[in-house]
Amino acid sequence: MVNLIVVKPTIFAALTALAIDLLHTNFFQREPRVATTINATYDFIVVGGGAAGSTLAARLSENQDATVLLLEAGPSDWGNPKFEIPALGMLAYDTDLDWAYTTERQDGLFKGMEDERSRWPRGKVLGGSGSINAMMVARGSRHDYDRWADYTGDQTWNYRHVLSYFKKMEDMQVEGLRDSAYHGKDGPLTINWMNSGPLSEKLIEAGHDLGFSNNDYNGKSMEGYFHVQNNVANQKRLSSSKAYLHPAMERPNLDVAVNSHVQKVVIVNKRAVGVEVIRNGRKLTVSARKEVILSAGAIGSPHILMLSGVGPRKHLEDLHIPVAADLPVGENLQDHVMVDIAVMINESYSYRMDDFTSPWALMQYYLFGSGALHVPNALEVGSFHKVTPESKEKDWPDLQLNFMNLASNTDVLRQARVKKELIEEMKHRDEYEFGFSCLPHLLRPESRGRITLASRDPFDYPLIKANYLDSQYDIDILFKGVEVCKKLIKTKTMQSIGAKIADTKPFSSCKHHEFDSRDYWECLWRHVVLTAYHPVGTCKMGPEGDPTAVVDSQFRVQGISGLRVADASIMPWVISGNTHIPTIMIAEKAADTIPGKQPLPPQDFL
Ligand SMILES: Cc1cc2nc3c(=O)[nH]c(=O)nc-3n(C[C@H](O)[C@H](O)[C@H](O)COP(=O)(O)OP(=O)(O)OC[C@H]3O[C@@H](n4cnc5c(N)ncnc54)[C@H](O)[C@@H]3O)c2cc1C
Repeated sequence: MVNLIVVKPTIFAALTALAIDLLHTNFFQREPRVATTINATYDFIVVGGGAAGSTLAARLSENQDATVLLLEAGPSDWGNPKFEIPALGMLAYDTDLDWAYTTERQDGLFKGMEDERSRWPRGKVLGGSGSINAMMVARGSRHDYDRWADYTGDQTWNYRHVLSYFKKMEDMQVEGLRDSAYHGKDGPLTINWMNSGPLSEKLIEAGHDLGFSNNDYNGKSMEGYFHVQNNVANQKRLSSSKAYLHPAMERPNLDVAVNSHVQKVVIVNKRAVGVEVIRNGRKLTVSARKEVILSAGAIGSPHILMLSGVGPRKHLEDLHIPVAADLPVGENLQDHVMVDIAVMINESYSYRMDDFTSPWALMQYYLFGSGALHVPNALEVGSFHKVTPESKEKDWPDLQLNFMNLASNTDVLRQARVKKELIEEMKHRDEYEFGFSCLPHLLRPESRGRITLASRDPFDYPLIKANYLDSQYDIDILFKGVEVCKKLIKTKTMQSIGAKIADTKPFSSCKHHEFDSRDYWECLWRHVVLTAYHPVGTCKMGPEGDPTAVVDSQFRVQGISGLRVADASIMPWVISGNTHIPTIMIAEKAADTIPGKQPLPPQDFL
């Protein structure tokens, strides 16, 4: 989600130090054990301790007879307030806890962004991107999973089946949903919602004005305006590392090795036999008796595969990498994009920057569990919409709106890395103290990007070609999003607080288009379009033998034995919602598939 809150580093440093001193509730808990040495051989080696890897390693090690090694490039997530206080996850961006990728420059894209690139933060720490994300819980639509199942020919991926895994992971705490047939209450991952501020209530009310209800968007139907469900427990951030891995780290059959950068999988005669890892500046080879599973994420997993000789033949040969399997690794890159429509209001309903940075903010968080700091990325309310005839017919939303409860002023634009020249033209936004961003998200993009190697050096970042807005359909949906935002602003409720779009004049680079026309908006988005941080699809799952697929429906890399991928990279199509919980579902499913267990039975009530 949004990373737009301006951070005043010195104030935050003071606040976070105070947080540790004052009320650090981990004080009484024992630090989970990380491995100081690692063995030569394990049954399973899981690469990447992010959303999927933390879940998978914890689940696989429930079998005491199996030895498991989890290798994570970043450090432990223990004892750092950035991974505790909901709004502080974003303080990890651009630090050594973030891979801090940037996309390649592309004609007709990012022209209004600094360096004409999009910044892609990815967590480099236990919990992975789940340790720094906005913690919004959204499964997507049942049709997303039914589509995966039909495409792979494996019906254990349909929604009735995967719902069993969603329920297995959940400790649902939202009032009224604990006993819902769509939710679980005995799993490790707590789901709750935050005490939301006054603007949120106004947004929900405006949704009512338009005829939408405030429903459980993770239940029967997604459509409507809703309070966001979050991964939070006791007002603190909750990643899969904290929920699954920490409680498992004392197990003698599980070693969690941090600061361990895997550079390649060792493949001998088309079988994965281990991995090469750089740890404390030394290169080690660790062997896998049974399997190596890559859970390094939608950028990390294809990167490691290609370095290991699994990828498009020509590309690997160009870099003199011996080819073990010729597969379309790195293709099929999909991401949700969002665009920012700044709305100003007269009343003091939204947060202000001070609400995040003042000492009172911290007191409010600790004493009352409220205020801006208890909300991840100022995101309290969202909505799902069906804006095309096909999506209406199927009840399959194709547009998401998120509302950032903060005026999108020039501070926020600077943080979003908009170019100085463009910010200069948006100074009028600073005249308003209060406001919010209406952020249309494109849920099922047609555009496809690509990840390729920059070189054979494992420490050289791969090249990311985002290729956003490459399809008219994508632009059409975003434009519908503008119309939905405008309708919302015109409601009685929004008018009662003086809501209006902040930008009333064209920006100079787009002034050759009629202001507010479709062409005008497209021109603007070709300058500034934002990632919603959901890259997926680069090790696509598909039916066996499908030339566009990298893994089969059992996570197996085609043509290589003993090697699987289980993380967001296997999604054939990005789901119509946020990607964290679906990735944890993927890992839960993999944890049954890998040892050959029967998948959970389907939910019959659907
Ligand atoms: C800023 C931000 C906000 C987001 N907001 C939301 C949200 O509100 N809701 C939502 O549902 N989703 C959100 N997401 C997306 C969600 O967090 C991801 O989809 C999810 O974490 C993907 O899980 P993963 O396991 O595939 O990858 P990750 O969680 O990124 O984990 C990959 C792990 O592998 C490690 N790794 C990579 N390469 C190597 C290597 N060579 N050796 C060893 N380890 C390696 C990484 O350090 C990392 O720990 C957000 C993401 C970001 C970045």
